[in-house]
Amino acid sequence: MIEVQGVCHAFGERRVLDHLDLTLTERRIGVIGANGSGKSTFARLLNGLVIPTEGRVRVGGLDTRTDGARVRRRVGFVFTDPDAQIVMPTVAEDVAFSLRRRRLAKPDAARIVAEHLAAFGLDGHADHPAHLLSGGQKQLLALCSVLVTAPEILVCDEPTTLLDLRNARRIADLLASVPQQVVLVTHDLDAVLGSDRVLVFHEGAIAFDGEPAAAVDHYRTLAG
Ligand SMILES: Nc1ncnc2c1ncn2[C@@H]1O[C@H](COP(=O)(O)OP(=O)(O)OP(=O)(O)O)[C@@H](O)[C@H]1O
Repeated sequence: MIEVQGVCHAFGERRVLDHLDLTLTERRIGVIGANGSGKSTFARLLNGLVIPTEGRVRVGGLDTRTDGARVRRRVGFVFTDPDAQIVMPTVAEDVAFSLRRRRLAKPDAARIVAEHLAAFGLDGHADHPAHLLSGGQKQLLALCSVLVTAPEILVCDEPTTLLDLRNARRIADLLASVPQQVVLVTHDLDAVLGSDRVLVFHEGAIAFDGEPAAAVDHYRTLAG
């Protein structure tokens, strides 16, 4: 469960989130809204990458302000830009690096890495230099490297921006099927239609919170 209580956030003088009060228990949560409306800042609050200037965020009872490291172990975060999170030279090494905390025997780690690469269609690229992957393949790798850690919650900030139709569908299907609670920030309105709940951000506040189809209609009305 994610609890956002009395949250405001400002960068310097500029207030970008305004009095958010939310309890998120649903499995699939979509977040939509105009550029600059505060979606990414909101997403970053959920794993303590951003600490609110007012109010608090708790994940499974842990406060992001005081328990950031534990929160980040529970909340996997997928950035829009995969280069921000790919850290190892080859594709398989990058996925294996995410598993290091589990101190698995080498064959077990190799098996889990191979299974995950196959699920993401990256099995043919295991030994390729990660920086030579296409933008879309990098995005798949970034998501794969987060999911292999089996977080309890997955926060994805526009994870399909660089993907072609086939890979965007692959990711959408995957996000729909994973057992984790998923918070998906996206400009792809079709991608939120299967959500249990959709938040529409407008100028740092929640303009609508509810059913996906009604949320998309609301956003379209706001956009004019
Ligand atoms: N680190 C930062 N320092 C200063 N201002 C920031 C910072 N990060 C975001 N902002 C500002 O906060 C506001 C909200 O940005 P945010 O990235 O949360 O919006 P968004 O809804 O995710 O936008 P987009 O759809 O374009 O990704 C913007 O005006 C942005 O310029």
